[in-house]
Amino acid sequence: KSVAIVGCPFRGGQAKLGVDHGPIHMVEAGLEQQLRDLGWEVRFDGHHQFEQISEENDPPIGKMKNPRFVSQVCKAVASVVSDHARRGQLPVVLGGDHSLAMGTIGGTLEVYPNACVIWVDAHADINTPETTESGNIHGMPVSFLLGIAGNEPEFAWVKPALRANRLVYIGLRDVDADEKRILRENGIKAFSMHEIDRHGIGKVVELALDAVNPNRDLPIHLSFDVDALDPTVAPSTGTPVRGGLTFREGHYICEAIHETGLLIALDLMEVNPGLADAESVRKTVSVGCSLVRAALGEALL
Ligand SMILES: N[C@](CCCC[B-](O)(O)O)(CCN1CCC(O)CC1)C(=O)O
Ligand SMILES: [Mn+2]
Ligand SMILES: [Mn+2]
Ligand SMILES: [Mn+2]
Repeated sequence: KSVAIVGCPFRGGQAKLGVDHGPIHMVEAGLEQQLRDLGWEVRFDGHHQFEQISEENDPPIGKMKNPRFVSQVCKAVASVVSDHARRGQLPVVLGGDHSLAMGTIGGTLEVYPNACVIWVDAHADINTPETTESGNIHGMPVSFLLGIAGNEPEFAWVKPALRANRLVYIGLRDVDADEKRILRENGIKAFSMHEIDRHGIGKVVELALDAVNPNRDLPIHLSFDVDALDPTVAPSTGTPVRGGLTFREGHYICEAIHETGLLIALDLMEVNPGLADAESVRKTVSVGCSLVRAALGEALL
């Protein structure tokens, strides 16, 4: 039972400074030892600096901002993640913005082609280069993974390896009009905050697993954007949206996924320590570490 912590100090998928410092704050909060205390063997090869990838001369492609930077970093992340997965290690990717999921999920699907993805987020991150309003690629990774992003030569390396019936969302509450259309057109299962209020988080997680993992026999990649949590719970993040998950609801999702025994990869994304006062940053980082521990087996009793 070994975990590989993959620190990805990357902010190219969006415009706010600081999200590239997320990984260092999580590691400095003691995540490595916390996971060892849970009985995991933990590998941490240091934060990936992507030093060989330049940010220079990277003009927009269409509306996409920093396209070459994002593409090359995600490609590097995909190979790091697939290498760890191939060795039977569980990659715990610390972001960094959510565009990195093109790399993390791309990497796990290479090793576990039948994996399902549970995407916990206030946002669907399924804009295409055409439908995006912001041009921020952290709002687009899912369209690339599904192969519905159109033909973008720079991203030709992203295999359309994710099937729509292997993806499910929990926590949605800020979905763009075009994204709503894309979700409907592709029949993608999504449990918004409305469903969570109606059914309760326990039932929603069951329904989500029923949708993508009916026999509970498929590997699970959990991609957790901390902005799924209510901003009072995780304030230090780039795109906060009111009316989010309580700490308990976020933590329960992670506990329940651990209980399946099927988790093969975890992303903890969009912690931005540069956006709030020290106490709010500490709180956000601490919540992030707690979610990782829960997904890796920390039990309350
Ligand atoms: N859908 C958004 C947000 C993406 C968030 C990415 B994350 O990884 O954090 O989940 C939002 C675009 N939206 C456009 C209209 C505006 O009024 C509000 C923002 C976009 O930029 O595409
Ligand atoms: Mn910092
Ligand atoms: Mn996201
Ligand atoms: Mn989000």
